[in-house]
Amino acid sequence: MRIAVTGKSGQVVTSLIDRAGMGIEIIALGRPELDLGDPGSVGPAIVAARPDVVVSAAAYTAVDRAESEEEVAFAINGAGAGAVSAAARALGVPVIHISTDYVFDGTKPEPYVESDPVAPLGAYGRSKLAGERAVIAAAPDAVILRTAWVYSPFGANFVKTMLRLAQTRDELGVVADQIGNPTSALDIADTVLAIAFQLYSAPETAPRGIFHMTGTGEGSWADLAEVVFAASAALGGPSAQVRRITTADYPTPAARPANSRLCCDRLAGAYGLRPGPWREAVKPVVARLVKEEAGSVKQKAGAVEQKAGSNEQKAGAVKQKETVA
Ligand SMILES: NC(=O)C1=CN([C@@H]2O[C@H](COP(=O)(O)OP(=O)(O)OC[C@H]3O[C@@H](n4cnc5c(N)ncnc54)[C@H](O)[C@@H]3O)[C@@H](O)[C@H]2O)C=CC1
Repeated sequence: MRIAVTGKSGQVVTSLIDRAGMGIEIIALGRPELDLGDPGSVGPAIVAARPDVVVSAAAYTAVDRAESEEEVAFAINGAGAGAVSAAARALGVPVIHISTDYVFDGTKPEPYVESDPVAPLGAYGRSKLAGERAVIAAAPDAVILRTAWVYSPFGANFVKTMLRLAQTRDELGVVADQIGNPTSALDIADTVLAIAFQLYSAPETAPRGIFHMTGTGEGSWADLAEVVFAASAALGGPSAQVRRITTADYPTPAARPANSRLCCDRLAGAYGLRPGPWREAVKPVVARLVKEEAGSVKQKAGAVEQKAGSNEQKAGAVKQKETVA
């Protein structure tokens, strides 16, 4: 099975490459040959990839910057996503599109279900909602997966930021009044691969439409930070004390939903897929990041030693020169 995925370096695309097993080829398409901001580039790049399934994972994901670049966000997340689905439809292959909890305003007291009314709070959410609509308009049989609070060993994400900050700080203020479902991009990749296989092998019966897909269990950003630091400390990695703060203490250009929780029962019922508890899923990601950091510190130390060695060599050469002179 050949899966063309948009984006070359994002968390989800890298996780797909990481998780794809035997018999699955991931063709990662991104700039310059596929630029979502230039819809004319999308079709030819997807056709050239000769996919069996298309995964639309690339997006403009800078939530705060989108407030001042709404047009760019809309071009990429709205029209760009629509162009990806149109290309898949023209080829007659299924498309799986990734969307977000930020299509909701967070005022519902319970987890959101797929049919709840959407009301994004910010430009990023509005652009992703435009994307959902463009995807369905171009390919009514698309699968849309709304996910949330994505972290992974790759790219930029909250878990990596926490570990980086803990290298130099003993205490960190982290927002405790937004609740959501932290989701490993590795779990997203496993889910996408399982759905792609069903769409490919049983297109007549594979369920379509919008599905929520997150890690199981809920927590705040502060809870996530604490779980990260506990996992890291157990491995001798960086950790810090978490000071619980409120959204009001940490103003950002874009408003975020206070309740980001998504109910994932529809996906479990339709595809039999439900990722494990997020508190467990965090651990292997932290382990990978701590190991990588230790490796890169060692490498740096090795490089310094080598440099010192080469300085000594130089000194030796100078000495030799002096002696000869
Ligand atoms: N990161 C998160 O917390 C969440 C992400 N999502 C959605 O999940 C999907 C995957 O997100 P991540 O992997 O975390 O994103 P990411 O920010 O790690 O990667 C985004 C990818 O899109 C590519 N991209 C951006 N603009 C492009 C353009 N004009 N043309 C082609 N490629 C372009 C980037 O090069 C990168 O490869 C996105 O659709 C995002 O909206 C949904 C909920 C939460």
